[in-house]
Amino acid sequence: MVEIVELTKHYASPDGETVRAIDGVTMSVDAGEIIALYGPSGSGKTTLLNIIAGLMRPDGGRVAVRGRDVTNMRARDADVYRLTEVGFIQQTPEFVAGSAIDNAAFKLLGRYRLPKARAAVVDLMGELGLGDRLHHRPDELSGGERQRVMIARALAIRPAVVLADEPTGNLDRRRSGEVLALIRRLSHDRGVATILVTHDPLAAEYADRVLELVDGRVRPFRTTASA
Ligand SMILES: Nc1ncnc2c1ncn2[C@@H]1O[C@H](COP(=O)(O)OP(=O)(O)OP(=O)(O)O)[C@@H](O)[C@H]1O
Repeated sequence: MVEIVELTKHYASPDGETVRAIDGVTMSVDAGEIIALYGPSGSGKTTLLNIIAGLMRPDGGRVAVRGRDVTNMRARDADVYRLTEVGFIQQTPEFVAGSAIDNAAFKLLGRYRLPKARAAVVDLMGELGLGDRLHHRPDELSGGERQRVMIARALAIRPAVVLADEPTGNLDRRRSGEVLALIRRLSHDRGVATILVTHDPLAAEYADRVLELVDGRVRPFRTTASA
């Protein structure tokens, strides 16, 4: 589903040095697979997600999603790609004015009018345990519920890929486990390739594979406990 081949992205730092943020990353994520990607601060995780999202062009290599290279698109095609193929789950949800269901349906407004977009997310919100929260405003929801609204928004478009950036960063351990379990189940059920960038040790328990980004390269994650 997602094929990343020999990807590189270098930055020029203010002191004239070259920062090899991404330095030859090759990896793939299958449909229905969930990958946890660890890496210290500054290891290039955000850069990698931005390139997969078509928000930034790499210096070399390619990323194919459903067989199509997404690193070289025109701006308009990149916008459509993000609207139709990429689900985003961030640490801090970003809401638009309206209720939980309006927010879950938001990306579907590119395809449907509001009533149809709302109708299309009702079952999904039920699966996410939000069936009795459809008409609450986001500020009337708990942190875990807010994050589940963002999961609904990400998955409602039936994306090829979900990019989750610290989705449990603001949640306690129990809520984190609930959110990770939901991302896992829905990604599997819907055949979505999910990349979960995180510092949360709990994420490894819910991932099919655990990788780490070190010095701009991806390798299997080795815990200190097993070293
Ligand atoms: N626009 C830029 N210009 C120069 N250097 C940059 C730029 N953006 C990022 N970098 C550098 O590239 C490296 C990777 O940054 P990136 O934001 O991808 O890391 P990260 O793993 O997401 O970090 P964090 O976990 O702290 O968010 C860092 O050394 C950063 O300082």
